Amino acid sequence: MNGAIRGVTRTALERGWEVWGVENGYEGLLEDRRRRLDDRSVGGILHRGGTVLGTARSKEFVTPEGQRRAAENLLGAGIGGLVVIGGEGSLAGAQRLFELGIGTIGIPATIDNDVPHTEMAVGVDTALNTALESIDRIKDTASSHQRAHVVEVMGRNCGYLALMSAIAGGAEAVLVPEFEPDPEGILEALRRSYARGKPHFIVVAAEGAALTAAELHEYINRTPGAFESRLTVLGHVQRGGSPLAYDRILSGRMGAAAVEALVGGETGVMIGLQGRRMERIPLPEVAGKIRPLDPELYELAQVLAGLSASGA
Ligand SMILES: Nc1ncnc2c1ncn2[C@@H]1O[C@H](COP(=O)(O)OP(=O)(O)O)[C@@H](O)[C@H]1O
Ligand SMILES: O=P(O)(O)OC[C@H]1O[C@](O)(COP(=O)(O)O)[C@@H](O)[C@@H]1O
Ligand SMILES: [Mg+2]
Repeated sequence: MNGAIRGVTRTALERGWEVWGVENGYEGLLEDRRRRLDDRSVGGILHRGGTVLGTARSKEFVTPEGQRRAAENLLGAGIGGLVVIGGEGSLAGAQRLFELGIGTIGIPATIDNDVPHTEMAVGVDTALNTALESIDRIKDTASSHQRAHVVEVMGRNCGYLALMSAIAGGAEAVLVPEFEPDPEGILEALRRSYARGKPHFIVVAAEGAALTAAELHEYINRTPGAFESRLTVLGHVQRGGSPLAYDRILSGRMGAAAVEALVGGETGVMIGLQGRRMERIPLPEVAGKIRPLDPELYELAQVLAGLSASGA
């Protein structure tokens, strides 16, 4: 997100605008906590994870009264445009503020990559690579010990990180909240894997999968004559660390595109990456909306695991 803050700030300063950074997301709008950003205040932040402005999940902002107060604070301070960086919840808030007369632009940022109308959100690529690096490391020890490993990645409601890290990490199975789990099918694949002399069995499970990583891990350990299982929960390591090149470039481009939309007077939109272009998507099309997981990629993950009965 720091790349987006920097992109917005530098582009707006170049346009001769005054820039303020709101601290702690919508909490900061309610408390009117802002700091003036100049060219140097966004120096040295591009390679840093998280956000230098802070963030929060604000219950108060979700109420109409909270939204009204946030809008009044902005209008009272003479602020003419607002860039909101966040996921579907943040974008829903951005739409409410737009309805209250604030010229608002959204930038999609969430490791879940579940915002519609943008191929990628800020933070996804870095989080995915962090999960992948851990899965690769776990695979090394799994192969050496001839074990099963169940690895839980983030995604309370969304299986994107699990599915993509499973495909990229060559996992034998994947569990996501969007599709019904098939524990018997996984055990069948585990036995087949063991019988064929595979040295490991890796399962990637999203945090919000109906069959949890811990449950599957215990289930495997109760299965006689196959791999023994170990469980790893990756957790919030996936939401920090130095952003990779893709995220730095994406966030800078989106930050600049957000300011260009503001300059052109086109507000109430989110910047979305479509192909090579930054498009402007009306906020109602993305606010509080979720992009479903691609079932073809889910199928692909199973095929690439090479463990179907006919794939021997
Ligand atoms: N439907 C909504 N209307 C207005 N504000 C919302 C709504 N949903 C979430 N928000 C605000 O946006 C914040 C961020 O949303 P959240 O879903 O937690 O993260 P993200 O935007 O990254 O998905 C919430 O803490 C809340 O203050
Ligand atoms: O850190 P918290 O508030 O427990 O939230 C964890 C959840 O946030 C996510 O990282 C998504 O975060 P955002 O909604 O901020 O994009 C999910 O993958 C995860 O389930
Ligand atoms: Mg979200």
